[in-house]
This record gives sequence, C-alpha cells and structure tokens, in this order.
Amino acid sequence: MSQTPKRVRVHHLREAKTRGERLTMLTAYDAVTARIFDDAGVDMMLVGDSIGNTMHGHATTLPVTVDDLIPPARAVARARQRAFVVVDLPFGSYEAGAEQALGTAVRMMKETGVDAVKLEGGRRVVPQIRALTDAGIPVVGHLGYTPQSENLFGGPRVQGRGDVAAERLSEDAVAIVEAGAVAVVLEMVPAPLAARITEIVAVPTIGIGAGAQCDGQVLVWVDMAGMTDWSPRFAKRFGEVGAALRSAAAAYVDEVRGGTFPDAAHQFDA
Ligand SMILES: Nc1nc(=O)c2c([nH]1)NC[C@@H]1CN(c3ccc(C(=O)N[C@@H](CCC(=O)O)C(=O)O)cc3)CN21
Ligand SMILES: CC(C)C(=O)C(=O)O
Ligand SMILES: [Mg+2]
Repeated sequence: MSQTPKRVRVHHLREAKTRGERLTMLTAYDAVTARIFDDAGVDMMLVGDSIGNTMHGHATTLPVTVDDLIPPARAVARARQRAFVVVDLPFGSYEAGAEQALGTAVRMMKETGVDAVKLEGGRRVVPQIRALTDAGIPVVGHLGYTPQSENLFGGPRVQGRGDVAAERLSEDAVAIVEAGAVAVVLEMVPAPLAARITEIVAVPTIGIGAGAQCDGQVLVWVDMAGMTDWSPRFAKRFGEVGAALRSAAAAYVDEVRGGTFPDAAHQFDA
C-alpha cells in the first residue's frame, strides 16, 4: 500500500538549512513531469517564467503573463504529493508596487494551489515582499542575474563581482529576508559571494550558477534532463531525455509507416 508522503511546508525550508540538509529544486510546467520529479524526491518545484523560453518558444521570459502561468501552476500543484510548489510572478505583474504585487499574488494563490510565489529583485521589492508576507503569502526572493532585467544588464552576466557590487548584493539579500522572504534564489553569483550570503541569512539560499555552498540548488528541468541543444554553462545535463524521446518518436513513425503498429495487442476484435 502506497502512503501519501508528508508535504514539504514553509517551516521545513529553514529547518533543512539548520540541519545542513541540501534542498533540491527543479522547474516543472505540467502534471506529467511534476509527478516524476515529486516521485524522484525533489523538495521544491518552480513553475518558472522560464516556461516562456522553454515551452512557449519565446526568446526570453519577458513576454510571459500571469494567465500563461496559472494553468501550469495549477497542474503542478495538483500533481504534487510532497514537494513545495513555487510560481514566478512574471515581468510586469508586481514592479509597480505592493498593491499590484498583492493583487497578482492573491490571484495566483486563489487560482492555483501553490505554496509560495517568487519575485525578482533586492531593495526595490521590499514593500512588495512585506505586503505579501503580511497577507500570509510566502515569498521566495531572486537575486544576482535576474532574467526579467536582462535588457538593463545587457544580457546574462554574473552579478556581484568586485567589492562594491558584492556588498550591494549582500545588502539586498539581508533586506529581502528582513522583509519576509522564506528563501532566496541566487543566480549567476560568484561562488564565494553566494557562500557569504548563505552564512549571513537565516533562510535557505537556492543557487543556480552560484556554487556548491548554497543551501540548495535549482535547475531548469529541460537543461537538467538534456532536452535542448544548448543550455547555460552552469546547467549540467543529468540525462539525455531529448535523445530518448526523439528515438521513441522515430520508432513510432517507422512502425506506423511499416504497418507493424498497431498489432493484435493494441486493437479490438469485432
Ligand atoms: N533553459 C533555461 N535555463 C535557464 O537556466 C534559464 C532559462 N532557461 N530562462 C530563464 C533564465 C535565463 N537564464 C540564463 C540564460 C542565458 C544564459 C547564458 O547565455 N549564459 C552564457 C553566458 C554566461 C556568462 O556570461 O559567463 C553561457 O555561456 O552560459 C544564462 C542564464 C537562466 N534561466
Ligand atoms: C531559473 C529559475 C530560478 C527561474 O526563475 C525560472 O525557471 O524561471
Ligand atoms: Mg524565473
């Protein structure tokens, strides 16, 4: 008899950090993959705005809307048995201020069943994080290279190099944690700086291209599984699922064309 595993809840994140247990996070955009990742023991699933450049065929995350993210977030939350589910607040849905962020986040919570929302930025989003936290909505922060600001950064670049930038990034981390962030994603941050931020904040840091000293790691699942021709340097391919899928589809095409599928086992008698 299979038992439903105990759900990862917000307080488990801080407990994992205290115990020195590393947290694992992957993106998920649908129920099929969410079930597989949950079953594999992934602690947290992110319905990321990376759905834009992965599943929706955009070049970046910028065109992604709240309406784009709600159905996938609902599917992942529904499929989840154990993992903590987070949805990104997409570009343009929270920057204007606490009121806009609250409207977006409340809608996400009401319509999807996720556990938390994630938004990008440091001190500039402190009022938003405070308002959501006050409303009972857990917020995950995101610092370093924040892809929604790629036009300002001039592309994907490591953030926090040099003493001044490192100090600014550390202060941003402290500020968003003080505002209520329950975890902080650190993207493309020099490993020693990510290690220092990990030491000074009480909530878990989740790294992506931020070294091994973070409290957890996150990857975009299509990068992790080897579904694409190219992925960022920090993303290791842990499988060749793209090649496996291509070969399954090619075998299907061959058998249909050759008349060997469907066979007796896959059709119905009169
Ligand atoms: N598939 C995918 N994987 C990701 O990790 C990811 C997304 N999509 N979309 C949202 C953001 C955007 N990210 C990106 C996108 C591009 C690079 C990139 O082009 N990196 C180059 C240069 C890095 C450097 O300056 O050293 C690389 O060669 O890795 C990195 C992170 C990370 N996130
Ligand atoms: C890269 C991760 C952290 C993310 O924000 C996303 O997948 O959208
Ligand atoms: Mg994102």
